[in-house]
Amino acid sequence: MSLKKDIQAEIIHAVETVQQTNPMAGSVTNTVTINFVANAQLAVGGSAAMVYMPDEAQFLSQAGGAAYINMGTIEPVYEKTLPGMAETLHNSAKPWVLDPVAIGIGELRTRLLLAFKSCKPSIIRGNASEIIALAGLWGLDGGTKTSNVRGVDSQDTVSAAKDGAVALARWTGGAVAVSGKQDLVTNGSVVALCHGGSHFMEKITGSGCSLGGVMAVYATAAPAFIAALTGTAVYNLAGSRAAEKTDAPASFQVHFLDELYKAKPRDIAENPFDIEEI
Ligand SMILES: Nc1ncnc2c1ncn2[C@@H]1O[C@H](COP(=O)(O)OP(=O)(O)O)[C@@H](O)[C@H]1O
Ligand SMILES: Cc1ncsc1CCOP(=O)(O)O
Ligand SMILES: [Mg+2]
Repeated sequence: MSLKKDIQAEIIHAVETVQQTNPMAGSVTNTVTINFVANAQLAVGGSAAMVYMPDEAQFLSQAGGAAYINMGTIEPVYEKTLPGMAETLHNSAKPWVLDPVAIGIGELRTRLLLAFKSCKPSIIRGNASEIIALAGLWGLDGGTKTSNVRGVDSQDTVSAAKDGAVALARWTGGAVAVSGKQDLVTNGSVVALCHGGSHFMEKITGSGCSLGGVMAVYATAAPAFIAALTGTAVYNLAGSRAAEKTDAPASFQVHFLDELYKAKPRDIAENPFDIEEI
């Protein structure tokens, strides 16, 4: 079988396993989009739980099949919650997803993101500006500490983040997913370019955050690269289908959740992507 066919078979397996087993992936995530993250995790067949406190994060790290840390809005308590959570996940070889939202804003977020370097997130998911900035913060090739980060929305192209994404994946030994009009997913030796989605995904808040939460759900059932690809594929498929049903963002969000729920394993695996071995 070709590499692409192998990957598609693994995507189908990941989707079916999640739909059949309702796995839990706990999250510490931002207060802007927390509800959408949970709804997206439920729509693909997972179980969601969101916490803030250190002992709660430790509990979820052990109870879940994977976990999600999203840095969008941080609280002083996160200084205690997040390093311990990331260490527990790393030390117990539990898959975890990092979304470095708003990297570059404030001293605490920078310090926390630096501390995650040694905890090697299984999947790093971000838009192009965030991936370039994280590679820079961690001193890896392809990043720059002065990427074009302005807030939470990307100011860079996905192709500009390719070197940083590959360097991050080689550092962690996991996968990196860069979102945008096309999405780039890499494990450091294979780069997938994934197509689909809709411009409306830029007009609703939380499409990126919820994608990270969904990748954590798939990471309970598949290796990091497959989990990242599966999340990316179901988002591109559901986004394209939802956009056929509406011409405005609020109803797009509703249709999008419905299409996440309705997406079939084979259709997700067959959503278009190109593979490059590097
Ligand atoms: N212009 C676009 N066309 C199609 N899909 C898009 C577009 N912009 C973003 N997406 C999709 O929206 C989701 C979130 O990506 P993005 O908006 O880059 O993340 P973030 O919200 O973190 O900035 C991904 O599934 C991505 O494929
Ligand atoms: C607007 C905003 N501000 C802090 S976190 C956040 C949500 C970002 O969501 P996403 O990265 O999925 O667009
Ligand atoms: Mg984001």
